Amino acid sequence: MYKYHCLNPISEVGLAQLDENYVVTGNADEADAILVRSAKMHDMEFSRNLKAIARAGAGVNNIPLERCADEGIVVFNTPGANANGVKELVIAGMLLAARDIIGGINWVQEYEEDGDIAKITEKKKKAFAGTELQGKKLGVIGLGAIGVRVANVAVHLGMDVYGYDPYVSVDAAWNLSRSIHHAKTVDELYKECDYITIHVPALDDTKGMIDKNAISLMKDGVVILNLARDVLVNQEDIVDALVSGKVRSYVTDFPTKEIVGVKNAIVIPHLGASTEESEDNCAKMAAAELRDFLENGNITHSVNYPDCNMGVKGDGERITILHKNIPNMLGQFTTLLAGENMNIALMTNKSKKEYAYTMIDVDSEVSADLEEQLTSVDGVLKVRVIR
Ligand SMILES: NC(=O)c1ccc[n+]([C@@H]2O[C@H](COP(=O)([O-])OP(=O)(O)OC[C@H]3O[C@@H](n4cnc5c(N)ncnc54)[C@H](O)[C@@H]3O)[C@@H](O)[C@H]2O)c1
Ligand SMILES: O=C(O)[C@H](O)COP(=O)(O)O
Repeated sequence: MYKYHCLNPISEVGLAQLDENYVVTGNADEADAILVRSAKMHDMEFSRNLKAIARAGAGVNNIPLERCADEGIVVFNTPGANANGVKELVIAGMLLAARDIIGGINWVQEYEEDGDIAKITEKKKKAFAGTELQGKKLGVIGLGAIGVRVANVAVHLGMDVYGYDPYVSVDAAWNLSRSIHHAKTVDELYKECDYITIHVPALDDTKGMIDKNAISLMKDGVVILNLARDVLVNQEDIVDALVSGKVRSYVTDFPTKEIVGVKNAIVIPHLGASTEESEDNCAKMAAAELRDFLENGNITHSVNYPDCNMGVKGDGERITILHKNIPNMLGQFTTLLAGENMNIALMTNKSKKEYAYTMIDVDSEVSADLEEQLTSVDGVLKVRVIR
């Protein structure tokens, strides 16, 4: 029986995949796994029993990834599972910036004077007129799950699309419409585009990437969209640019104390992934990742350990070892197993940066003593025997 704890509400459709072998607990300290959306986990202490964290979503900047890796906790996310939801909100954001739809609707809503509203509308509407997206240049920074979808749909809206991503994956490149211009530098994209949308993770080298220097390279009256993370855009600099009119509109999914209430800031309360479909997709993928890890030891879509798969566990026992990626680990493991006269039926080892993972199927029972000896090897972070 495995116990899981939810730090945020997680779609029931996903949780339903955790069958009778799983039970929810309100106490994170006794959980084998945690499911989370955007709850901040940096200040949390983790119990030795915790084996995995599944982020039902894309961004993992709310989770202390390295500390988890050091404590032998595998962190998963759900790549692409909410990308369509975000794509659709980006298109909505561009339309809201292109025309004063919000101002117009508010005017109608707040209209209190007596008189013929239909007639007055026809006089008043020019105050809310705007422009069209067709024919405008859109720059997409980050061509991952969301960026590719946004770029492709913008082509269908008749926009001239520029994409920038120095680390673009082969899959993403295959999925990208051939009519998208490849911006070789981000500065080229800044100079060309009428609309700029960011779809990169919050990392040390992306935080604050849209600052006064970047904005100074952009066209006057540019529209910037940020449905990725608040920290990617320097908040003081974007407020200054909105006040001066250099930036015509800033559409963001992240309210901050600096941006709320600023004229021409369209601030959405983090709704990108808040659709039934995205919530279900993320929860289903997260639950499937957790089950495969807890029951078979397989790792898929981890952000702090290598992906590694040895298929469904058979009748025998499976030893899984999370460890540092340093020399002679496998030699030490196999020597310990040989010392117990154990036969290895199947073995695999994968590494990712400083961390590695070894899975070993054995033909006989793993003793508590062997488990203890494996745990004591210098560089081993967690040993688990799946029986
Ligand atoms: N508003 C929301 O509700 C919502 C929902 C999902 C994701 N997000 C945010 O959007 C981000 C992107 O999501 P995704 O699913 O597309 O992720 P993804 O991992 O599929 O794509 C990210 C892309 O950014 C690229 N990249 C990294 N550093 C870059 C840089 N310096 N310059 C240009 N490109 C760079 C990567 O190569 C990758 O292709 C997430 O990390 C998350 O922060 C927000
Ligand atoms: O990174 C993500 O997936 C999004 O920001 C969605 O976050 P949420 O699951 O809290 O809506």
